[in-house]
Amino acid sequence: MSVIATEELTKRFPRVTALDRLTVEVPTGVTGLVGANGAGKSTLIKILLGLAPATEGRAQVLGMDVRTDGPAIRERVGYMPEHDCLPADVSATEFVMHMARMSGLPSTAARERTADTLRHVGLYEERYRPIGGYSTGMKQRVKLAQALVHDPQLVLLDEPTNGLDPVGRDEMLDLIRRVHTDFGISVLVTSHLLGELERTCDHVVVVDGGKLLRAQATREFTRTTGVFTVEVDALADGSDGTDETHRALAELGLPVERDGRLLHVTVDDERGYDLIRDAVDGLGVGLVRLQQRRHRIAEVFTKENAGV
Ligand SMILES: Nc1ncnc2c1ncn2[C@@H]1O[C@H](COP(=O)(O)OP(=O)(O)OP(=O)(O)O)[C@@H](O)[C@H]1O
Repeated sequence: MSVIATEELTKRFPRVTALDRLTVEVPTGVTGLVGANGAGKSTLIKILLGLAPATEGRAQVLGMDVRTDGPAIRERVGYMPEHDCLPADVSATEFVMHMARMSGLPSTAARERTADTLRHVGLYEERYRPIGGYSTGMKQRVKLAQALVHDPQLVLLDEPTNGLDPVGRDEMLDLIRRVHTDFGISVLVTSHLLGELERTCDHVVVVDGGKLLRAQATREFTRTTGVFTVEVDALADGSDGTDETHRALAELGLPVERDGRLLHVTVDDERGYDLIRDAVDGLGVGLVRLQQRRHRIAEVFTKENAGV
């Protein structure tokens, strides 16, 4: 089932087209929306929340039309904005509780949900201190907490790792993953960093200049290739063994490319390991490495973008 669906969605500002006939479906789970600065990510989020009108096209969130169902969408969707938007002089507890009340929770439920949510995002004693004294990582956690406090079905997170150091970034990505695994909430998370998405997201949507470049399951991006990397030990007589292995594999009719001591062998996925192991074993050389190569997302995009 898709949580978001857009059709020919277009947003034109006087001097720039921020979204250009974008047609995309976002399924349940964790989806990364990736694109360079200015690609149109924040504009898309604002349209999905019913906060800004599209110039043309249609969009649905949880089956509701963004043009007519803005309030109902915002009841069921949480939003974490990109920029710093927190009041400095109140505590995380006061702020998140206020947001819970704003979304219609009665005061006891709001208090309980606030405590649970702040604990979930990893804010403990410090939640009673004014937000103005928080680190960037703590502020990002408060922003995430206010997006989750009303128990939405879907959260839209705009650049949640912005400004975080590598450790903070990893912690935030783990937290985002757990929003889905622990609570079943679907997530659309924007980023301009491809590498972040590989382990966090089930799906990836790539936009560039307001246009859809690609939308796919992450495992499709990182699917295994039919290329195996082989490295062997030197032979007993001192020769390096790589030449012999190269020859033996080529005699089996396999395309082999040599790269120093490494051999890259292209072979059908299922037979690859057995064929190569048997060939090496027949030569009496020791196998140091036999590895199937995987695509990395960045590698796929680099190749694609080179052709754009
Ligand atoms: N209110 C506005 N008026 C005019 N142009 C705008 C407005 N909002 C966004 N734009 C332009 O639309 C384009 C897309 O902006 P958007 O903020 O959606 O990109 P983004 O992918 O979210 O990038 P970033 O990560 O930098 O926020 C940019 O060229 C931006 O300058």
